[in-house]
Amino acid sequence: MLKVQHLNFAFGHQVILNDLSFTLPDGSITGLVAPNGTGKTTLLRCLCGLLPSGPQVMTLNGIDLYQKRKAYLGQLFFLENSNQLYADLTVIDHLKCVRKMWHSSVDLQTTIASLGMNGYAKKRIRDLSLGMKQHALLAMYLVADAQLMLIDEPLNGLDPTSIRQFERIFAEQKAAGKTLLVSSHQMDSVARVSDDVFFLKDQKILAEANTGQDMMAEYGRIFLGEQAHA
Ligand SMILES: Nc1ncnc2c1ncn2[C@@H]1O[C@H](COP(=O)(O)OP(=O)(O)OP(=O)(O)O)[C@@H](O)[C@H]1O
Repeated sequence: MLKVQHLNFAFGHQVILNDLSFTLPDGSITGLVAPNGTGKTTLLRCLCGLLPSGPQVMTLNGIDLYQKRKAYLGQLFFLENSNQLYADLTVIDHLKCVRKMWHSSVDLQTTIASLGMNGYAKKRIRDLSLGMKQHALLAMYLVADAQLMLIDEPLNGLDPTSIRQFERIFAEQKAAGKTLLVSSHQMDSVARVSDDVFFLKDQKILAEANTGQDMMAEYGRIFLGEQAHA
């Protein structure tokens, strides 16, 4: 379980996150939704210590980020986007590296097959399309096998078949007890996979349980000031 208490973050005078407190239980998927430039990526960076938050703000399974940084970070995986992959290395090079660093026993070939990546697992990243790189990135999450998966806009550039494939994999990870925080602009997909949705607005989180409501209408109501239809 990730527990966050009184998280604040600002870039200089620009406050991005104001006194956020929340928990993410094991075996759950939380959607993270907000317009461009609101602070979704900033929040994800804070949760893994890439941006400073201060002591006694975040614990992962009872381990404090600031007191036991290595033990905290060993329980999560976050790679912001496919631009951070090494262009000259192959997909399988990346997977081998993650498997070693996260002390994982996940089988690489099974992961590659589950994502339909057999045809390009030995290709260099520079020779892949955006969607293929997104698959490689998700494969790294699966190989890391970490408790907490912080995933930033994983559906960008994906075709509808791949979106369904990713959603199925998210559901499998949840069923295996993993904790997923997934930012996305695809409200239909957020509605399909999330248990709860965090709408980030005015530096705060508005948390909503997903009870089958129209998430696009919720987005319109929260961010665009649209009235709900009867
Ligand atoms: N390194 C930085 N220095 C200063 N300001 C930054 C920095 N990184 C981001 N910001 C600002 O923080 C705000 C939030 O950015 P962030 O990338 O977290 O938004 P986001 O919600 O992930 O957006 P998007 O949906 O476009 O990816 C923006 O106003 C951005 O300009």
